[in-house]
Amino acid sequence: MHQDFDPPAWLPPLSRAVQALGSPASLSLLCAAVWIVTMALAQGLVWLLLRAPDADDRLLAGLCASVCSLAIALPLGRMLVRLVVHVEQSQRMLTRHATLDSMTGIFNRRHFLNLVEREWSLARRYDTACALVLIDVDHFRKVNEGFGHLCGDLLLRRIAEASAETLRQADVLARFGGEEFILFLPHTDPLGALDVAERIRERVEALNFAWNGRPVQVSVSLGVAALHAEHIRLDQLIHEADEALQVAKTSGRNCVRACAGLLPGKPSRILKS
Ligand SMILES: Nc1nc2c(ncn2[C@@H]2O[C@H](COP(=O)(O)OP(=O)(O)OP(=O)(O)O)[C@@H](O)[C@H]2O)c(=O)[nH]1
Repeated sequence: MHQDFDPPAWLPPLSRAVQALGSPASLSLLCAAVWIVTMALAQGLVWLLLRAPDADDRLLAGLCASVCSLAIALPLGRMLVRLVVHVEQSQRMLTRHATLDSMTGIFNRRHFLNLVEREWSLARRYDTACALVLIDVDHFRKVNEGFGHLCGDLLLRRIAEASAETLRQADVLARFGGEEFILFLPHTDPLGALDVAERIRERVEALNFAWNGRPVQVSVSLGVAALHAEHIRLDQLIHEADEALQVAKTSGRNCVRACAGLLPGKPSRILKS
């Protein structure tokens, strides 16, 4: 099961500071500053030691200062570049953890809700169609018990891939928890959403999934709901999709069901029985 992850509060400001320091302009400035300070120190030392240095002494001091400044500035610059690379990698990794489900590689529940809350408010404000699909693997417990959890995990990945393949760029697919996936379809009317759900069902059914050479029976049940005038919160839409999903489960599984009232005149559309 994935876990949501919060990056530590200090990382973003540190990352910004290191990135600013690590830019080519800042690095050049830093090296120039180190060079000037080392040069001044070396010249000062020569004046102090020799009282009245001649031109050769000053030239020698300048050379020493240049060598010293290079010896300091180069490792410093290299260290800084390494720090920048390290912080950038950590930042990328944390972003991955915060937004993706580690097992399937699709969005996690929290990121889904963050993304979709915005889409949902826009759809409500501008009165555009949008729909939501809940996808639940059938008899998944039996897969785990019969073939083991590694098989179950791989199957979840395959189902996520198969579902994602059918989608448009703007659609948002996520692992909602356990063996359940959630799909938000912006600018999609109820009929369109039912078609997408049916395509996913067909793809999963045709997966031909096998474990150690043994075929594993795979199917999903899907519940579909769409935005309507009475919706105030996103969880109402999710609740309606969940009700439709329960109908799909009790109708024998491996089927798509629409929530009541999705298609006027049809309490529940059955795509496959
Ligand atoms: N391998 C694996 N199994 C998981 C994961 N998350 C949840 N499960 C299992 O999924 C199973 C869900 O079982 P149930 O809720 O009974 O559902 P089901 O067996 O699919 O039955 P129906 O949904 O009614 O068709 C449980 O055995 C969980 O342990 C996971 O990340 N990996």
